[in-house]
Amino acid sequence: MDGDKNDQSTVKAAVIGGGLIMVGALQACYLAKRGFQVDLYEGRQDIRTVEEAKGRSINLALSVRGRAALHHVGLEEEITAAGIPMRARRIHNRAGGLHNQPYDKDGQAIFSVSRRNLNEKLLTKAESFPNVKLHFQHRLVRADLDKGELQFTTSSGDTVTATHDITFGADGAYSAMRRELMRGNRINFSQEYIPHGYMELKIPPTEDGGFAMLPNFLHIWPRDEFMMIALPNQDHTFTGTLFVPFAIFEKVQERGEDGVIEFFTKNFPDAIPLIGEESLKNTFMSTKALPMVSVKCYPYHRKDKAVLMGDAAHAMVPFYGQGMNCGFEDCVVLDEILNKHNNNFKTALPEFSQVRSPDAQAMCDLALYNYVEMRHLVNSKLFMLNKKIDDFLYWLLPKSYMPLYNMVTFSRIRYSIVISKWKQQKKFVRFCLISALFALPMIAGTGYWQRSNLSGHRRFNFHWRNIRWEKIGSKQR
Ligand SMILES: Cc1cc2nc3c(=O)[nH]c(=O)nc-3n(C[C@H](O)[C@H](O)[C@H](O)COP(=O)(O)OP(=O)(O)OC[C@H]3O[C@@H](n4cnc5c(N)ncnc54)[C@H](O)[C@@H]3O)c2cc1C
Ligand SMILES: Cc1cnn(-c2ccc(OCc3ccccc3)c(C(=O)O)c2)c1-c1ccc(Cl)c(F)c1
Repeated sequence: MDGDKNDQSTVKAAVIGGGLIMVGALQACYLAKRGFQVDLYEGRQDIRTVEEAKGRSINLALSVRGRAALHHVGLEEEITAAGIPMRARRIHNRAGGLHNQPYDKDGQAIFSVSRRNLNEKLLTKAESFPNVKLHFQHRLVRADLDKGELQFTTSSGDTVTATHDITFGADGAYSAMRRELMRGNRINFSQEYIPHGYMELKIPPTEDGGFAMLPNFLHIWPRDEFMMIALPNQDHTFTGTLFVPFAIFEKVQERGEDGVIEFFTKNFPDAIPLIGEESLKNTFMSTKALPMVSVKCYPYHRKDKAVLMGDAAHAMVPFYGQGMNCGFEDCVVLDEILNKHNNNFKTALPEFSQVRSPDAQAMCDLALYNYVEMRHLVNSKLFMLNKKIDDFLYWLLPKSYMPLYNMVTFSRIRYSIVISKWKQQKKFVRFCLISALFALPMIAGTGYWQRSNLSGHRRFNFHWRNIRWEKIGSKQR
């Protein structure tokens, strides 16, 4: 089907999934801007009408890639204004010490945004287009993609069928669209569950209603095989996310409330007063840790009839805070390709699969790499040393060295190029270190020889600059 520029208003597009998060809702906006007739089908209720959206993280880190996608539909300023900028990481060490490090020498920030607020704004934006229709509590159960026939079950248990020229599957990591796409097509698919689970813990405001910790930071508690992070919310709370192997979650829960306190006293002592002992025990004992899965598939499309986006195409573990940013960037990449192909899906969709999958898969791999890497930084000093080396090289060689995290988070360099640049940089750093190791003895030898001829001896002291820790027990966390 050639949706060429002239008759695009007759193109009927279906988007599956646009609730809990927003790749589908955002894609509906992109298609509406192209003039297509868009039907957005979401299995859940309209999040704008329900009190509390269950599951998934309450807030997320929005960075450059996601912001660029939102900018295209005029939502970047509104969303970032409602978010909280996190300009630095704040590392909490086991003894309660704290260490800050800015993310970017130019003060760029990642934004802690409310999942609900983001979703509400995107659904309202999509609804504002006259050529978009939202259908909630429509769960896709079957699809004949060659005919464009989609079958949904509704909240009343009825079956509804709809026919569309093209279907965009943004229905998440456990995608029904991907299942239907794989039926009778040669689609490569892999998924990997990691042994860790995650649990959210709320850090309430202080008694006077302020933030319990400094707000403009991404708070990180790196603890070898455990990790915890906390992102600020507009209501002066923080949403903490605890990452622990399921086996240990279960062991601690088996030990009951005392086991919870023992675990936190040993690993995250400063978090106990922040969360509150009672709330910590209640949440930990009443919450089931949730799984994290990495999903890859290829290709993402079926002829000119269907294409996957977001987690449906490439779910990743959340150790880089890029899943949503990557899904949002899918919308930008597909939009650019549709422009290039003048809305001709027959040629545009294969190019989207070909261009986007190496980048999305690179990000899936980086997120898994981070998951492993962060656990090997057995303590916070090592975590910070790693970052200080990165920052020093970035300061020394700004044109040729950019830390991996900055390339991922503060640039739109294709993820696959980020990996190749990172590998080149690592080789360069290794070369410099080895050269320095060889040169050092010669420099030292020469220096010693010179000094041995100097009147009097000045000791040449070389101090590793100790990582400065704020005084333990300082008021603000
Ligand atoms: C703990 C955690 C922390 C995270 N933190 C970050 C972060 O800081 N930054 C970041 O960028 N990303 C983060 N992510 C990743 C991010 O949540 C996902 O990448 C993002 O939600 C993917 O959006 P999506 O629209 O592709 O899929 P989803 O968010 O899964 O949305 C899919 C939608 O489709 C609907 N649906 C599913 N099946 C059907 C069906 N059969 N019919 C109709 N509708 C259906 C669902 O109800 C849902 O509304 C995090 C993830 C986790 C688990
Ligand atoms: C939600 C979100 C947004 N960004 N990041 C993030 C991720 C990784 C980072 O460094 C990894 C590294 C540090 C040191 C060496 C290698 C890698 C940093 C950083 O540099 O501050 C920030 C996260 C996040 C998500 C989950 C966990 Cl568990 C976590 F800790 C942070």
